[in-house]
Amino acid sequence: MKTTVLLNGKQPHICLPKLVLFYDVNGTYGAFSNLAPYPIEQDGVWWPTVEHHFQAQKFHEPSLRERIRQLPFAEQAAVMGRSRHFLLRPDWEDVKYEIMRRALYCKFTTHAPIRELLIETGEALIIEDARDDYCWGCGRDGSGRNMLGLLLMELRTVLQQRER
Ligand SMILES: Nc1nc(O)c(N)c(N[C@@H]2O[C@H](COP(=O)(O)O)[C@@H](O)[C@H]2O)n1
Repeated sequence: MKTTVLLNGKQPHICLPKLVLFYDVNGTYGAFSNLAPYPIEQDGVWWPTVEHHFQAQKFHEPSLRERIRQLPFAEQAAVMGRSRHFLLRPDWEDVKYEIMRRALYCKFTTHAPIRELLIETGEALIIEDARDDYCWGCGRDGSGRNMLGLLLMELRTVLQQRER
């Protein structure tokens, strides 16, 4: 049997947080993707995207990092960074979240329009809708850790407090 609960004869009003989903760089919030073309400067060097920088940091070998930095497309950087032809730095799992945090800070403090876009999401839940990524994204079934979304929301709080 279907039951409808009425409060004072009205439908109950439930406040749900706004949801901001992103994945495709051409979508409304595509700028939040690490593949979006917003260059960052890290340690005195410019990187075409956060993805280029993040993928290159998987390796200690400077020439390999530079090869990744020079790749024309972020997707190519991701393929190379994920390749197991190259030796992954042994501490990668320990350092990767801090590397991402720093890179995101740089991205959103360097580019004012996307900083405002992030701030204007207010208190929305931000989710990287990456079906194959259960670490940075929400995964196919929503059970992913959504670490990129969490770091973006953490950064948003910092930026919002700074603007007050
Ligand atoms: N656009 C896009 N496609 C995918 O297949 C993805 N997994 C992601 N997520 C991004 O991938 C980066 C991390 O990947 P690895 O840790 O090297 O597997 C990170 O930028 C995620 O946001 N995005």
